[in-house]
Amino acid sequence: MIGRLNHVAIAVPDLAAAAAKYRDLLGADVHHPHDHPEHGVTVVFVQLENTKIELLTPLGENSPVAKFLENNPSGGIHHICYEVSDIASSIRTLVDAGARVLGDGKPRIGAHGLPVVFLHPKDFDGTLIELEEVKPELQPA
Ligand SMILES: CC[C@@H](C(=O)O)C(=O)SCCNC(=O)CCNC(=O)[C@H](O)C(C)(C)COP(=O)(O)OP(=O)(O)OC[C@H]1O[C@@H](n2cnc3c(N)ncnc32)[C@H](O)[C@@H]1OP(=O)(O)O
Ligand SMILES: [Co+2]
Repeated sequence: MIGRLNHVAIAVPDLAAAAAKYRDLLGADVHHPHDHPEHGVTVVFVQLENTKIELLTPLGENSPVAKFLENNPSGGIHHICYEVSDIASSIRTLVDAGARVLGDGKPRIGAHGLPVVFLHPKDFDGTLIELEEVKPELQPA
């Protein structure tokens, strides 16, 4: 079912400071911040050769990342995003197997303008998983 690793997300208490470390200390290609109020986060993507790092900080009230940072004040790995080619089929398989698809169980539009869902970390060995639908014809070679 799963394809490429799309991104590893890291929750951070200070987005500008985290972005500066990736840019100035690690020499990475760091994108501009983008607000995603529908997800309760502000995001900076760090482009690596083979994948991306998504630096996340809370935006607005009831952000899932705010709760994570309350429990992990220094920040830390928040989720891992895998690509799937047919998210509806992936959801059916997971729900039939008893896995919890978070929210209302339906895909929402994620940071790349593509459908995403999240799977409960307690069903995946303590790791919050995001699935993003990427059609094979859109994948870079
Ligand atoms: C920018 C858009 C998008 C993209 O396209 O890339 C994004 O990435 S948005 C990212 C933010 N969105 C989300 O995280 C949505 C999905 N998350 C949730 O629905 C919730 O955060 C959650 C995972 C259901 C947790 O919420 P809640 O149950 O209210 O939190 P608790 O603090 O009570 O945690 C319960 C339990 O789960 C453990 N936990 C919580 N978060 C994580 C995590 N990120 N990774 C691993 N484990 C996590 C937490 O420690 C608790 O465990 P126990 O203490 O053992 O009970
Ligand atoms: Co993400």
